[in-house]
Amino acid sequence: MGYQKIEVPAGEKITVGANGALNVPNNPIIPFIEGDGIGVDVTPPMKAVIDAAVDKAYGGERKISWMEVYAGEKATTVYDADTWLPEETLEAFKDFKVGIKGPLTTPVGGGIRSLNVAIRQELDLFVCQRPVLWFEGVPSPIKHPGDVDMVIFRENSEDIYAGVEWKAGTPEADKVIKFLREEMGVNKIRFPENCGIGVKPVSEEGTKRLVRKALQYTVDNDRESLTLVHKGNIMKFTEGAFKDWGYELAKEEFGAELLDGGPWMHFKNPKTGKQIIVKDVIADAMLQQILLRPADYDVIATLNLNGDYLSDALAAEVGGIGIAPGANMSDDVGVFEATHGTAPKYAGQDKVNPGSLILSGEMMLRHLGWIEAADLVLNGMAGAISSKRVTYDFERLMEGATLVKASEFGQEIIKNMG
Ligand SMILES: NC(=O)C1=CN([C@@H]2O[C@H](COP(=O)(O)OP(=O)(O)OC[C@H]3O[C@@H](n4cnc5c(N)ncnc54)[C@H](OP(=O)(O)O)[C@@H]3O)[C@@H](O)[C@H]2O)C=CC1
Ligand SMILES: O=C(O)CCC(=O)C(=O)O
Ligand SMILES: [Mg+2]
Repeated sequence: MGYQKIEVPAGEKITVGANGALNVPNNPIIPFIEGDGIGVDVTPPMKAVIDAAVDKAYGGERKISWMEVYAGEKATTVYDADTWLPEETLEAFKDFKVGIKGPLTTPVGGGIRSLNVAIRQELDLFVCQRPVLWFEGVPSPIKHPGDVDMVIFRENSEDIYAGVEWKAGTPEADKVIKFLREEMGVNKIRFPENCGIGVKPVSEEGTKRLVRKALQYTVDNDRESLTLVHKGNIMKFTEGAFKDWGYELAKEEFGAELLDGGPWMHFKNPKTGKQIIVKDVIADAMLQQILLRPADYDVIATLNLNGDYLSDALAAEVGGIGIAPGANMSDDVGVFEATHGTAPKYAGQDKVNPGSLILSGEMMLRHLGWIEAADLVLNGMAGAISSKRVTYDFERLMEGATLVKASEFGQEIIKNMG
């Protein structure tokens, strides 16, 4: 296949048909990145649980062929010291269509830009889908965690994550500031000398393709509402435009009409006949709403930064980022990944919760159409939690719980698949 370091195992490629549907062979090759930090702790249990679920569901007829691809610190040892994200890793995800990754480190301030963001941008994985659902028995800081059942659709390619920014004191930053002051009439940069500057791109096309996916999900999954979360009162032409384009798309493509004179809208789900509400909430208010009135929110479509904040905040309501899964998707490629990062202080201790990556694997199985195996993973997770044999993050908050290692929690899930 012409890869330099990637070894392609026996198995077959997943392909995408003309209608956009996946053709999944019984023995698909799935690329995975182990990940930095706690990647070594969470990736092996994820593979073990997914393999066990597939085996149990299909009695050996189906099996994933895992293919390791490299990024982050491991890539610098497999390739060379300067290679953090090899081109062939991106090629493999493009070629094999469905993959999964552990977390990758991003230094704050100087150094390399986020490899996680780079993978999303290079592959144009414009949807970051993060479901947030409570499992019975999981410790939560809120009174009714069972009311939390939301799915975040985070725009994954634009906003400040596009990385259009310049460092204070550089000729580039000075040039942009000079342009803004002298040619654009901007007189509100408080300290123009030695000032870092960033630009936040938000486009109609980028917004609409995200909101389209979120609304289609709302329809397909019989959900009640879609909430556009934005900070449009302050950033009118980026966040405000996101809201306006979101409503516009609901009207143009889903036939939504104003509800009680607007701005909220509604339309009938063509599949169920039930009403779907399309509404909007300003981002800071939303962070309060998800704590006080989580039952009012269902599917959420939001910009990149808001989605990043909301993901971790919502995860905290249902047990933390140790069990918060996610998927990065384009129209044909999906790269599944945990919401959490590399948690360096726990790296290599077999201690952290592998649940986030395991549930990302569950999303991946569902994406493949391997529903029976995905359901077994959910059963296993629910059973492991109710047996109260859990990793440190749950154990420290659960009464009467027994502390287990990351690898042991994976085994508990397998035992409890039913
Ligand atoms: N997609 C990705 O790959 C992401 C990468 N990152 C990167 O990861 C690095 C570290 O970031 P940081 O801000 O510390 O965020 P992390 O998500 O890595 O960790 C923050 C805290 O979350 C808890 N936590 C994280 N993962 C788990 C888990 N699996 N089980 C239980 N608890 C968990 C721990 O809390 P406690 O201390 O309370 O035990 C941990 O200290 C940075 O370089 C960052 O850029 C960050 C987010 C996403
Ligand atoms: O890439 C990173 O370092 C952070 C990304 C992140 O926090 C996220 O995607 O939720
Ligand atoms: Mg984050």
